[in-house]
Amino acid sequence: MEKFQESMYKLIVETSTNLPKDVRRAIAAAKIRENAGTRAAMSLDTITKNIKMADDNVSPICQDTGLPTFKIKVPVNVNQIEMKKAIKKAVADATRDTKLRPNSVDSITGDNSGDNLGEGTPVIKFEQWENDYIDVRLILKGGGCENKNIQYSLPAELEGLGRAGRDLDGIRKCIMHSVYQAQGQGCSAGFIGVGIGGDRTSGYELAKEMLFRSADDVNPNENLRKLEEYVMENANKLGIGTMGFGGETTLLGCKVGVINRIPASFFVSVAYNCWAYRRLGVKIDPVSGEIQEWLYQEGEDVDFDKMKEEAAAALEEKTEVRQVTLEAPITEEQIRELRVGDVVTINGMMHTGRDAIHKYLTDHDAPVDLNGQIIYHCGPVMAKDEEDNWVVKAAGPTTSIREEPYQGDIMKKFGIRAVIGKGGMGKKTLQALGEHGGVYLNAIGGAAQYYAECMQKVEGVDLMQFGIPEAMWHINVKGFTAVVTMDSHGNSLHQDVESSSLEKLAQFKEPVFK
Ligand SMILES: O=C(O)C[C@H](O)C(=O)O
Ligand code: SF4
Repeated sequence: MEKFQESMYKLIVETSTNLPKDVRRAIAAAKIRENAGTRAAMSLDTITKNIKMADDNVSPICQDTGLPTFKIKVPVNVNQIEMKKAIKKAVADATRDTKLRPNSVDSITGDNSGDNLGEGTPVIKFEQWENDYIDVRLILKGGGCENKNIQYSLPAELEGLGRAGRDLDGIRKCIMHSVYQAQGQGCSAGFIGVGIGGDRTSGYELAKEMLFRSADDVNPNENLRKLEEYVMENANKLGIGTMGFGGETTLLGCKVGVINRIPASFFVSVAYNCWAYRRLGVKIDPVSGEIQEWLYQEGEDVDFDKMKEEAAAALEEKTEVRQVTLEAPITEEQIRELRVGDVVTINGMMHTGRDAIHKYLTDHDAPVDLNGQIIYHCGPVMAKDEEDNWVVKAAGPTTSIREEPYQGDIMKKFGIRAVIGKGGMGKKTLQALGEHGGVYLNAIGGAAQYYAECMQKVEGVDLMQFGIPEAMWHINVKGFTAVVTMDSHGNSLHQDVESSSLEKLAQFKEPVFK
């Protein structure tokens, strides 16, 4: 097993930087369904460009490389303790080499371990089997989509759908609801794994297990096959679309599994995964530890470059969006001119700030003058170059709604004019944008390479005690593009999509599976 650690390192790098073929095909199919020139089509264009860049740069597709989770099947005589040690070493090495973001945080103190190792991280699960090779699967599932997992206990009363009973039709309603409640916040279009039955733990385990199925397999269980097909056809009628911008594709895959339950419990557990569906697998030789075969790589590859040219040509024909360029410091007048739907290009300075910073700023001064400035909800992957300067390796937006309790107050307190993030924010922020003269810009979640390329220089960093993802980075950008989805006139695209999708959800109230 001399080569096992090296094999695990390769698996981690490949999983973080190279999206598997089955996932690429699902994204390509979604792209074909969207009409050129729409926000959904433009977002998918950025997504596919980003996938290609990550591959070329051997850098993370998304800056949130998640909670690395390994599922391993081993022949009986293999030493699992040694394997665990090798995996942990490979994880630390991949973190040092910026293929993984340091993501392991002490839950009480907030301290980042810096190498992705810590109590409970990474997750490594073994199972014995009677085959003569080792099967290792890895998933890097980020926090934004993990937060959109949901577990139902049947019978239940569901928004838009009414009663969901303890039967196949009740399960159908739960799955439809799970897609609705995620909106664009888990970086839709997404994939869902569903676990029917079990207890609260084994139900979620099964849901996550389903995410290891190939995106284009067919369920051998007839009832579940029908259910999967039904969900794929109908969830896309909810109109949530890529990043919740509205559009034809909301769901890229649905895989359902079932296990027994005890009489009193009936759980339906749903694991939501963003489009940046980073999961791979390898077959390993149990003597040398070398990779024998890569999994999820069968079938045709997708030429995103060719698709991009076609999309660009179609876009030239119909550019109806208003384009505005902004550079901080921004005035209130400039903000009041912006409307939902405008595409904003940013040059100059922006400052990152996510959970720790927002909490900190409520009762501390800002380390730099934020008047007229732009805050970017982002936890980047950073590296030092040979001259000891920081460089941005991956820097897509994080889910903004987590800052909802703080955002409006902080904008007013410091005079911040624009915040960039993803998934939108709520009523409190919308009201503050109106009162203060502020705007919310939605960037494309997961497009970490695409945005990192706009980041020309890291001018400085403050509050490093919160760790790399949570620190406040001061970055000079060029050509950073995002869409106005909440403006200072009370308009919110997120609110609109949420209410229209709820209306559409109600169309699925009547029983389908009797
Ligand atoms: O932590 C991040 O950078 C992003 C997170 O995965 C999210 O989707 O909000
Ligand atoms: S930012 Fe989006 S794409 Fe990245 S891990 Fe979070 S949910 Fe996934």
